[in-house]
Amino acid sequence: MVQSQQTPHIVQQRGEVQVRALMHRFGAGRPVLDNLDLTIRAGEFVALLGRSGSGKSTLLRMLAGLGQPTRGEVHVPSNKAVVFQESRLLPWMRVWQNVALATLPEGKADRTRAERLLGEVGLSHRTDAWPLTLSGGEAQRVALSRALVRDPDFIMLDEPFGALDALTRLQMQHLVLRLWARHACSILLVTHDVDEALLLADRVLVLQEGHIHMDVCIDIPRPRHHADPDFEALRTTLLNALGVFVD
Ligand SMILES: Nc1ncnc2c1ncn2[C@@H]1O[C@H](COP(=O)(O)OP(=O)(O)OP(=O)(O)O)[C@@H](O)[C@H]1O
Repeated sequence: MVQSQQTPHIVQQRGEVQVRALMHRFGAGRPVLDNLDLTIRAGEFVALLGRSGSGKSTLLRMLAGLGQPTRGEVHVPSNKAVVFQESRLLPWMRVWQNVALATLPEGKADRTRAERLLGEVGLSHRTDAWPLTLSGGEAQRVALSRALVRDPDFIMLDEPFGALDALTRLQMQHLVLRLWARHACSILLVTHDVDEALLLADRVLVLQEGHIHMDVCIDIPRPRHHADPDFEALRTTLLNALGVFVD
């Protein structure tokens, strides 16, 4: 989908994300994003790190079509979905209805499909529940089902596990990897957690001063382990890039 002006020279593959010379400023202030280039290949899992206020959510909003860049080109698959830190479920609808609601643009709400997706995230027993009766982890699993229900080519995850306890977070990270392998979509994960980025992603980006300051390919085979020396070395590199100096 083209969200900006003329873009004659970019040929976009299905599932691919391309950002060229993106600039965005709020009001008259300094640009939050400045001359930012980014490509996410089809099926790639990319994690985006950056200090607080570096513009991660702003970039994600531009990719999600929730904001218009001041300047530049943003090309994202039209079939895309976002999962935020909070599940944003509609409390007056049952769990399956929240998921099925996302199928509506294609016609009637598809209960069978919603229930299949809920099964994939281990919530077959909660399909009739009300959102307010769910735990935080369950609510995020519903949000993941809802994101997947239209079989998106590209999913954006904005700190999706930030509000969860450490154990649930770990379970959710494994779940996301399983879903990614099964659905073969591109993923952009915004996170503050260097280890999470290293556990999950094919590539880790560091956003700084408005552009991609570091772009690291993580070629450690999965499943990955924190104690792996390559993992530790990359953690140090990324923490240093984020201004957290480690010996
Ligand atoms: N609607 C807005 N109006 C004005 N300034 C904004 C707006 N949204 C974000 N900003 C500013 O843009 C900068 C980047 O914000 P953004 O939320 O994208 O950062 P972030 O990297 O996601 O931060 P965090 O990790 O703390 O969530 C911040 O200085 C923020 O104050």
